Amino acid sequence: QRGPRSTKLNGPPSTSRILGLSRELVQTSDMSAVYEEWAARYGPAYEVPLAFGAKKIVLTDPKALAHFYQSERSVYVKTENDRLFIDKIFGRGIVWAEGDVHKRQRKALTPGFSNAAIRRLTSVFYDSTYKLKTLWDTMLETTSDGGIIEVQEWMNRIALDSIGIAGFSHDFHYLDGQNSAVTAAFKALQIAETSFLSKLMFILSLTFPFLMNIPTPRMRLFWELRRSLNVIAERLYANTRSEKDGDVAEELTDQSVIGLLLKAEVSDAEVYMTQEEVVAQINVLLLAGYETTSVGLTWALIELAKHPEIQDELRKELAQFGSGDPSWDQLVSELPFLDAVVLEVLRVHPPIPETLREAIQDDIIPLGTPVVTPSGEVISSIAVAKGSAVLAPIRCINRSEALWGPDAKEFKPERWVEVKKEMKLPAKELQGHHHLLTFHDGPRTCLGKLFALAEFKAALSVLVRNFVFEFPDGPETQLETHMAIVPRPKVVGQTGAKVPLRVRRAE
Ligand code: HEM
Repeated sequence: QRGPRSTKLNGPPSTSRILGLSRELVQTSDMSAVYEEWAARYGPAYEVPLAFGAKKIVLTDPKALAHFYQSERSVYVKTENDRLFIDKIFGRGIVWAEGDVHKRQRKALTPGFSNAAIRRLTSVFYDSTYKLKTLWDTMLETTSDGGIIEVQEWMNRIALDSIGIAGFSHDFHYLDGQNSAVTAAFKALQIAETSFLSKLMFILSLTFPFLMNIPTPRMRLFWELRRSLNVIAERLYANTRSEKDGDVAEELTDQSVIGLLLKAEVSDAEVYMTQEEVVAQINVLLLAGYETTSVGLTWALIELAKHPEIQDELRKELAQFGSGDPSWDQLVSELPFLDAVVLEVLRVHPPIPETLREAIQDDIIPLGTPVVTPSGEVISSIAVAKGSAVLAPIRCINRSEALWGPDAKEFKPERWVEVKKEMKLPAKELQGHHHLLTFHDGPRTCLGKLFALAEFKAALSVLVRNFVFEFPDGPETQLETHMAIVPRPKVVGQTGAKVPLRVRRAE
C-alpha cells in the first residue's frame, strides 16, 4: 500500500523525455553554480527531473538540511545502487553499512579517531611532511629561483603514507618513490580522461546497476583498484594479527586506527567484526582518508599560490615557532589564521561535493524559508514519500551567495574571524563543522574529521614555513575539475590532474 505522495515542487523543466536533465547534470562543469541558480529561481527546496521519469529533491534550506542529516540512517539511507557500487569498490565496511550494522561498525572504529588517538598520531603527519621537505630541499638546492613541482602528486604521497602508517602501521614508502598496485591504480584514475560516454554510463549505472558490469575503461580501473586494495588489506590484517600474537611492534600497532580496531574486535563482543569487515574498513580508510586529504591539501596550495598576501600572513603566524613545530594542542587552538585558511579551503573546495540519499519511510521535512508550489500554495514543510531521492548539494551550499553573502565564491580566510565572533549571515543556521557540511553532520558525519584537520594543519605548517608557492604563469591561472574518485583540481591545459607550481625555499 502506498503512503502519502511527495509534495509536488517547482524546479527546472526537463529537456529530454528519456534522460530528464541527466545529460546536463553530467556535462556541466560547475554543477554547484547550476544548483545555486535553480535555488534562486525555485526556492531552497526544488525538484530536478532525471532519467526515465525519476526525480530528486534538492535542499539548500538550512533547517531542512539539519533535519535531513540528523535523520540519516533512520529515514535517509544511501541508495541501493550507491551501496552496490560502494560494495564493489570498498567492500562491506562502514561506508557501505546501514542500520544496526553501521551502528556497530561505527562504535568499533570510533576510539581510533578520538582526541587522544589523534594527538598521538600528529607526529606521523609531521614525519611525512618532513620527508617531503628533505626531498624538495635537495631538488631545489641548485636553483636560486625555485623549481616547477607538480604538487598534487606530492600531496598524494603525503596523504597515502600518512594514512598507511596512522591507519594501519603500514608504510607505503610512496614519498620514497616506491610504487605499488594501489598507487598504480590511483594514478591511472587520475590520468585517465573520462569520455562523455563513460561519464554518462557511470551516472546511468547508479540507476541501472547492471551497467557496472560493462567493462568500460573507467569501470576496469575501479575493479583493478579494488583488487589491489584487497591484496594489501588482507596482508595488513594478517601482519597485524601475527604482530599482536607475537607481541611484536605492539606499541606501534596499538596507535594506528586498525590496531585499536583489532583490539576491540577480540575483547568486546558488542563491537565484534568479521575478518571481511576488518578488511573492508582498511579499504574504506585508505580511500576515505587518502583522496579527500590529498585533494584538500592541493587546493590549499593552489589558493595560497593565488593569494600571496594570505600566504605571507600565514607564514608570519607560523614564524612564532622558529624551527620547532606546533604541538597538536597548538595546532588546534593557538593558530587562528591557519585554522581560518583550512576552514576556507574546506568551504570553497569540499572534496565530497554532494550527498544523495533515498527515504526508506515517509517523512516531513521542515523548511526555514517557505517555498511556493506549482499550484501557488506557500508551504513551510514538504512531504517526502518513501523511495524519494533527496540531494544536499554541499559545494553549492558552501558557496551560496544567499547563505554566505555576495563574496561567497571568493577565497577569504578572514571571514572566519567574523564567523567565529558573531555570525550574522543566513549561513549561521547551517549545522556541521563551523556551519560547513563538508564533513556532513549527524550520525554518519565524517569519522576522520579530527584526523584530517590535524594532517592538514601539520602539513601546511611545515610546507608554508619552508617554501613559497606561486603559479608559473601568474595568479590568474585557470583551473578545472578532473573526475577521479573525488573531483580533483587540474590546471587548464594539463593532461590529467596536474597542478605544477613554482616552489622556492622560504628565506
Ligand atoms: C578533508 C578531508 C575529509 C573530508 C572532507 C571528509 C568528508 C567525509 C564525508 C562527506 C563523509 C560522509 C560520506 C557519506 O557517507 O556519503 C565522510 C565519511 C567518512 N570519513 Fe571522511 N573526510 C575526510 C577525511 C577523512 C579521513 C582522513 C578519514 C580517515 C582516516 C576519514 C574517514 C571517514 C569514515 C570512516 C567515514 C564513514 C563514516 C560513516 O559512514 O559513519 N575521512 N567523510
